[in-house]
Amino acid sequence: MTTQNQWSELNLEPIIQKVIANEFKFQYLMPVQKAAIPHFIKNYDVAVEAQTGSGKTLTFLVPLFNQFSKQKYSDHQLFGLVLSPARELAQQIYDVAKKFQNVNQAKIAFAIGGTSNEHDVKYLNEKGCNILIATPGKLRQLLDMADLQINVKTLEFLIFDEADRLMSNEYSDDIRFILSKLPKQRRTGLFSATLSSAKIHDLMKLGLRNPVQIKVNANEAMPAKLRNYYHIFENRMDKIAGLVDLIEKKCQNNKSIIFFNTCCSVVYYSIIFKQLFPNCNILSMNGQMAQKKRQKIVTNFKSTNSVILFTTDVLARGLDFDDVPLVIQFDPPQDPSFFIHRSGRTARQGRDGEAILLLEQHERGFIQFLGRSNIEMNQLDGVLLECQFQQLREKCLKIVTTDRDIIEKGKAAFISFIRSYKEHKLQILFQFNQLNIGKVAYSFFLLRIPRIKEILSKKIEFEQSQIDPNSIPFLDKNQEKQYLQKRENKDKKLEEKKIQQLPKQQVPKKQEKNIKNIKSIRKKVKQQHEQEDDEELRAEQNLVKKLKQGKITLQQFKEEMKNFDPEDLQDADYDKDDL
Ligand SMILES: Nc1ncnc2c1ncn2[C@@H]1O[C@H](COP(=O)(O)OP(=O)(O)OP(=O)(O)O)[C@@H](O)[C@H]1O
Repeated sequence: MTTQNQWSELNLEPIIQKVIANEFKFQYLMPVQKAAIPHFIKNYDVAVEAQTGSGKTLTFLVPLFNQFSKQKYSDHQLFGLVLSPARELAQQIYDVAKKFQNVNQAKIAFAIGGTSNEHDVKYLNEKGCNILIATPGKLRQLLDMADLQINVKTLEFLIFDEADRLMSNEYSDDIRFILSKLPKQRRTGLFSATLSSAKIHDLMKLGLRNPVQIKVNANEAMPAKLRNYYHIFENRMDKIAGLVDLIEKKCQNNKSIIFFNTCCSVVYYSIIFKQLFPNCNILSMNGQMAQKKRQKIVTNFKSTNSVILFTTDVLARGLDFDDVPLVIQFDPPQDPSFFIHRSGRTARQGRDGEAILLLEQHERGFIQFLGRSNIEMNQLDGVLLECQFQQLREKCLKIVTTDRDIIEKGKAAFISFIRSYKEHKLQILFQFNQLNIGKVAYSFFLLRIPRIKEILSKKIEFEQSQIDPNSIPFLDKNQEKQYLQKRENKDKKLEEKKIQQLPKQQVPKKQEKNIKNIKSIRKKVKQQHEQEDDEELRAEQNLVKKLKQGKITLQQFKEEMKNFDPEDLQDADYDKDDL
């Protein structure tokens, strides 16, 4: 919603007014633009909090280019730097910034993960760069490259978009490194829809000096036309059945985004739901996909009218989807500030929008929690249980048992769900011991519950399926071959190890006769397989934790991950909001 104030009322350079009128065709200012631009063009540092979709991108780009238009910079002198936590957001900001490229023939570039540093440095050196939009991990790597010929000491404008996210532990090493390379004398701006959680001394850590703090619509956390609903289910089995019902009722012939907390859930449930709804256009996107594929999916989603996107928090912040009427949060967010950002992918630019949060009975305290942050939640009308779970399970077991790959993906999704739940940032409201593990396993349509440490001591009500998962091959022949090979190698190694550990007199002569002994070895080997799988998954999860806590860099994380399953990682990329 714009104000009655026109862009022409701001004291901007004529060239900037021209870009606003010709490239954007905007006449009126949005409230945040009216409130913040006059301060930012006057040399003040600013910390700006304004709702999702309220026009913050131009609020920082206009003062940046306004100042740039007054100075003469050579191609290899950096003037402005915009940091964004997510790659797709960086690219989107770049697309907006490019509209200002005629301002003093600005050299504008973006740098995000997923491309080689050598390629990026070569590109920047050849083309030059005055304005750079970058993700912190990538920028840190580039600044560390000896042959980068961009002078960053000339920087005057530094913007942190989604600043509260960039201030979190996960980015602290990268940000500290980047700040150490930049001049202290500069203008700095922080922008987010959820900045109030950041403490003043954190702002100072980012190098702001007495920033002007601007909060637009302080009493309304959400855009005016965004209606927030919730529905509470008895357990997670009902919840997955409820999602089927919601998709049937609200997502067909519509454009919607469904958020999950882990990329394994996105991968797995999108396979299941694509088969449950063969006539729906279901896309899935997560941060472990190769960058080109991610970009393709976002473009595809933007340009399609009737489509459902399964995703994680990697797409929760900043992306400007202008026509998404519905957002569903299937998993409540791991970090409560993401609730606002996820919901904010709908109801942008004054449009109507609906955001639905799905909870289990024991999680209902989250509604009061949101209420305390001025977020009005209404109960969703109609009981979402028309799709009965047992019927759904039968259908889904048929899907799952067509391919061992789906079974493995379901297992991984269950394990990552359990582990992410255990690390919920609001553990007081999302209590792990309240989770009914058996019902969680049913909601992932598992045949067996994997033995993982987190649930070993728990009493679990779950009836194993009669179908042995080991009897189901991978549909993909190469995958099956690789799997059998890997298993065989592991078996061989383990048996050798076990036999070596036996008392000498039992090997090798008695080995053939001592069938009982061999059987017990096999049993132990089998147990060891399970234990090894568990240990591998645990070690992976520990790495994720270390990365999230900023104890290791993304590069170190990738290197370490290669020890687990190198062939799975050839095309993989990681994003901190999506692990
Ligand atoms: N003055 C204006 N008049 C009309 N539309 C505008 C104006 N300024 C920005 N917009 C449009 O509003 C939409 C939302 O803007 P933007 O993406 O900058 O929001 P945001 O505040 O950064 O949201 P988020 O917090 O979700 O990142 C964009 O499509 C943008 O083109």
